[in-house]
Amino acid sequence: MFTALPPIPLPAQPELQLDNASLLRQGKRVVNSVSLTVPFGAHVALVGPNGSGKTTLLQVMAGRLAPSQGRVLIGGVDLARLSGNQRAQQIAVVHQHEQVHGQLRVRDYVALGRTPHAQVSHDESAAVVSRAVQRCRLQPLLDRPMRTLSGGEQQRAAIARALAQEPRILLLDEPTNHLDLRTRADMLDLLTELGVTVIAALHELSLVQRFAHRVVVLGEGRVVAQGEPSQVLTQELVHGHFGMDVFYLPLPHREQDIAVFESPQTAKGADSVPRATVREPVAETLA
Ligand SMILES: Nc1ncnc2c1ncn2[C@@H]1O[C@H](COP(=O)(O)OP(=O)(O)OP(=O)(O)O)[C@@H](O)[C@H]1O
Repeated sequence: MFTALPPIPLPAQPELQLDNASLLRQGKRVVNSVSLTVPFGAHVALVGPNGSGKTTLLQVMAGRLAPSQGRVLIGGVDLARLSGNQRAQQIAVVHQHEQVHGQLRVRDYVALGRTPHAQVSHDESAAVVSRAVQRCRLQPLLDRPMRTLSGGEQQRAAIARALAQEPRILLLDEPTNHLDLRTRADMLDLLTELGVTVIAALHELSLVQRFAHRVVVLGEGRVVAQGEPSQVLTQELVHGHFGMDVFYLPLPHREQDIAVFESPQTAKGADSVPRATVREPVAETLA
């Protein structure tokens, strides 16, 4: 008779670690010798040009793609040793293109996040789902089939489903896609208030500072630089890696200068803007 193995004990606040992880796809190293340690509760932005490996690296972190070399560890345990259910109790993923479960009503879609927690009482699970729904402001949409939602509404539903999963580590691929400006700001604030590890691939560099303690810059599957956003997103790095210029501007109500990104042509006239400053701290560049 088949007996399920007992879950492997993990710390309540697990660290996520990539130990020299690589992934080959059709002979190409799309994740290349990545080593990262993400302490519990950190907010990390993954940035890089199109095709630099953000989505693939998230999939490797989630255990959906096994590294061809190296390891992914959660709380010191190799992700490959965890059952699918135990992994899903630890890690939730919001994909860039979530599969739309057309006929499913929003309430049932969000409740799918409880699947790995079948042992929890119905009432407790219902309370978790209800909190996720409220946080993502989905109450008016609960009885709507998923296929009738706008792109931004679907994105909010996908994030609510991931919150209902109560993960220790939340991985998001372009979570602000389709969101209007206000919803985007609210969503980033929500993600930073969850009290769990959040790792998000972001295209919009201007959102990095708002969201992340730490930014990891990818280029051709490698970590090009990582560290505190204002230290890493220097003029030299942004220009060299993204072909853009960065200006740090003071805002009266913010302690930190905010980063504004311009294409080099647009930025030509910026010398005449008196408050604009170009900071050039040295990036913490990894080999
Ligand atoms: N299934 C696959 N088979 C072969 N190559 C793939 C596959 N999926 C992705 N790739 C390649 O891996 C590289 C990294 O792709 P990935 O989607 O991870 O990049 P990304 O940084 O997320 O890109 P984007 O910003 O465009 O979303 C790209 O060169 C891509 O063409």
